Amino acid sequence: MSQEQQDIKMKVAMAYRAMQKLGVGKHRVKPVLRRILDEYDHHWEHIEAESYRALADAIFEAQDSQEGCSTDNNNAPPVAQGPREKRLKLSEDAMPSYNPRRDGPPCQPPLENRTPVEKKPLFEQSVPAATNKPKKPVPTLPRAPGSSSKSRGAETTNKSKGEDLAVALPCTGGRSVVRCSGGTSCQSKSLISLREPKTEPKPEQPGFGHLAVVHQSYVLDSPTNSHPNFHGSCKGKTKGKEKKSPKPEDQGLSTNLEIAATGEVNLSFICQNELLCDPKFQLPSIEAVCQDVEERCLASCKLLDPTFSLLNVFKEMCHRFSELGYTSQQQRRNGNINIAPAPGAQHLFDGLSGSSPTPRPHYLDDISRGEELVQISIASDVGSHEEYPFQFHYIARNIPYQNAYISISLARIGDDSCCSDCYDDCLQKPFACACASETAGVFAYTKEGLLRAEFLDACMTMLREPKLSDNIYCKEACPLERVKNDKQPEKCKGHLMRKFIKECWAKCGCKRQCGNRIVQRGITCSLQVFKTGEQKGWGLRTMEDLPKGKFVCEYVGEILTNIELYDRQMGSRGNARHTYPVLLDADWSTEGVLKDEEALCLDATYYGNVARFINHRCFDGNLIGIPVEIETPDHHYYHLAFFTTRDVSAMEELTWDYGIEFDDDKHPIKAFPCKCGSRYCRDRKRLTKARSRKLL
Ligand SMILES: C[S@@+](CC[C@H](N)C(=O)[O-])C[C@H]1O[C@@H](n2cnc3c(N)ncnc32)[C@H](O)[C@@H]1O
Repeated sequence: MSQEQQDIKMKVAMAYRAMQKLGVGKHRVKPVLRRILDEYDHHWEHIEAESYRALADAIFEAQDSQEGCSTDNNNAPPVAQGPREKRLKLSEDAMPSYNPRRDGPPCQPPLENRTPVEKKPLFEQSVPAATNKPKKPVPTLPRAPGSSSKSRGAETTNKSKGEDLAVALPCTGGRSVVRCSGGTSCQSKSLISLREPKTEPKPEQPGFGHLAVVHQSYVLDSPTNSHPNFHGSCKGKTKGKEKKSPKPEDQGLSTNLEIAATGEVNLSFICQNELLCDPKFQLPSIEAVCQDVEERCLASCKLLDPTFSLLNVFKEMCHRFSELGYTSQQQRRNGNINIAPAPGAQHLFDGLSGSSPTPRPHYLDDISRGEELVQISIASDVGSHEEYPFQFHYIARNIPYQNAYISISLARIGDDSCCSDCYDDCLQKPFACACASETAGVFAYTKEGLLRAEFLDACMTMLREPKLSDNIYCKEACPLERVKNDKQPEKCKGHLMRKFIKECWAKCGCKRQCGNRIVQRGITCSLQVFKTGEQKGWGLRTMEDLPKGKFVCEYVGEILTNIELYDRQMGSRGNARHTYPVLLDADWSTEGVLKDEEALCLDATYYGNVARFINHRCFDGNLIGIPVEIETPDHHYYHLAFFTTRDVSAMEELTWDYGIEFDDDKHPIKAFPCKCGSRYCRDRKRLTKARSRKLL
């Protein structure tokens, strides 16, 4: 045997040994080694470089193509687990291999001519570096459909079968692939490194598998080219097919991302610019990006916008990706980030933004998720492509958002505001107790649990046919006007005086079943959310006949100061559908001069109960909202309870008059074109338009 032959034998043996350490048997190394020796024209130095990185890559790629890009580890050969885990290790401390056939011409000098400075960032993609970090709590916030359960699952468990995190970065003439694969070995906590177990395929609700960040500098002429995680182009620098950016303005320095998908589990990010080729750009690890996004969410999202979508999370991740790359230089690229689903991947985004159809959620039987005594269902006759109204968080009781001042204390409830001497049921007593004082010594409720007809009629008359004297005016600057112009507030336009119900409460001696505790006991009738089909969106209907004066539900939402509401309205995105907030102004003038933190309202847009689905009807709605005092005699905070204004039949839509002045253009809350159908509809603009259309 010649010296040369002996040398080669030794090299082959060392290659086998190196691969054996990675758990790859000789029989798998042999054919691949043969092939790449040919590819490298028997230049062993390329094969031996970086602890046989090129060989290992080629073996794993061959394995990948054998597996047909399957991420299902059940289908993988038994030996696959070892090498996959080891591959991660390899990626941490190996340099990228440069394969001229596979990678095409370099956009920078070939590996051997490059300085270590150029290469180093590529190997800072060490996924496991973050594996020991304590797990951060993930906000349980209203989410876009399809993202919620999956996101939560992935955030809280890293042991889900086959959870993968892959970062593939072809750049500077080489390609670095860092993968964290094989399920249990991966402890990465990525918002989007998600996958549903293959045992439960749900094509209409696709899960998310690999997260791959691929620099789109090359179209790789390798078998992996067929994999969505590995495609891209570098204009004029590759032999490969050039891939056009979606928009001309997004070319150049901007970061364009494209999310592609195949099969049911893969998502890829493809950076289309030269970011990664910039030596100033220090590639952040995907773990760092994920953690940064998570921290930002946690820091900013005391309350998460229900229009929150995974797509936006992706966008944010891309921003963070480019920004973290410049942390040392505090530099940042100009340009927009564009995320576009690749052809065939649109289905992955369905339901992730407000406009797309959403998958059917689990709680159709009860949107209150058990918060109410009764179940509140969503009509099952809704088509599968309909958007479900679940982008809010169901709460059964009002909760202050931030600055609202509500003082609830036993000391505040005076003897004249409770009936501590009562017992059992106040309505059964021959004489009304102190708790009837608000309603002129007669309880507002009947023994049958309905609103007393006289009281109800008086409330309705005040609302429907208000006299001038029913309006009360703030003595000093009206909180509403102060919000609009604090320096020179206009004169108070008046607030309709409202009759209050006062219920017994904690300081009273009666029992919880006392007849003067209706609203606080919550919803008792059978209600359903349904699609109105009258351009009003969703609505609420009763599933049972309701007598006049029956308590239906309370308007529950976040308690906001008017300033908070105003800020929220101003800051809200145009496409966000807002529920109509309720001003708690029933007693503003008698309350004296209200501080800003005492001028309150309820907003059920993000947090609310079933009342957020009740549509408006001018004048003759079958519900009326009546202020109810329960925990505090301070009338700047109270409950707004809905009672039927007449007998209502099962399946009838429930409506109430929001009190909107449709021609008040200055009102901070913009009115919608009313489709209430009432003959007393106040939306004159729309009616006039409709009439003129008819005349044409
Ligand atoms: C409290 S929400 C009611 C539930 C809402 N329809 C939904 O789909 O979520 C109020 C919003 O519903 C719509 N809406 C309510 N009453 C309406 C009416 N009479 N005509 C047109 N749109 C109405 C408006 O978009 C309004 O901002």
